[in-house]
Amino acid sequence: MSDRLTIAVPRGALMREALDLLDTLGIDTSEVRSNDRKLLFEDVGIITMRPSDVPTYVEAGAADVGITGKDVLMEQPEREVYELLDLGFGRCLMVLASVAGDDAGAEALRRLGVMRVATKYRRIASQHFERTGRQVELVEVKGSVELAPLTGMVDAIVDLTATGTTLRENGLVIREEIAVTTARLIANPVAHKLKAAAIDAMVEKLRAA
Ligand SMILES: Nc1ncnc2c1ncn2[C@@H]1O[C@H](COP(=O)(O)OP(=O)(O)OP(=O)(O)O)[C@@H](O)[C@H]1O
Ligand SMILES: O=P(O)(O)OC[C@H]1O[C@H](OP(=O)(O)OP(=O)(O)O)[C@H](O)[C@@H]1O
Repeated sequence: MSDRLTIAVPRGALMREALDLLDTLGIDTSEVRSNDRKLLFEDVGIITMRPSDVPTYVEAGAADVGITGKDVLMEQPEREVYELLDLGFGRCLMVLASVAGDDAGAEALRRLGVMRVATKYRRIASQHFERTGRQVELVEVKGSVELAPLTGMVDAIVDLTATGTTLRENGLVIREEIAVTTARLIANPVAHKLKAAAIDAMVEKLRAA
């Protein structure tokens, strides 16, 4: 079996830094950088996709290794992939946030009683409320989660924040910090055995980088 690795690279917020890291391994990422629409780059062993699809391709063995956010891995705990390395970039906080100045609402978040919370991260949110012994009714939205409490649809949101700009621009404040998330290197368990030398070498080089 060839020891050449196929690497799943996330498009979007994590892409540039993921490609910068692959450059340090001597992989030529220039074609990937210059092409927004093409998804498979066979010559350099790179496939690109949404970050939430990376564990799916890696679990299936369509990619040997992949890069995605810790938030994605927390949200998909059933995926059979190995988490090999914290890559350090793409640092975000997963938070519970609600409307600034709403002190009665903030107090309600701490008390018993069912709270309505909008999120893209159903697993992470329900675990957080379970761990802290509170009841929650989750409203699943696909994006721009910050809108939901502004319309009165929910009491709070569980979402990622990086610079804090989106929360601030929408008059929301952090009430609780749930987790710190960064980009991770993951591997297919079978590839991890059959291509051990190549994957170990990659991990060593990335650690050094
Ligand atoms: N400022 C940021 N906001 C949100 N996510 C970020 C940020 N910086 C890094 N990330 C990471 O990037 C990932 C999301 O990237 P992006 O927002 O580009 O994708 P997306 O369109 O939400 O994709 P998907 O639909 O797969 O979740 C998150 O999982 C997180 O790990
Ligand atoms: O703290 P900031 O630097 O402002 O970043 C946080 C924002 O970025 C993410 O949204 P994204 O751009 O991925 O869009 P989405 O809301 O559609 O998920 C996240 O969901 C926040 O909305």
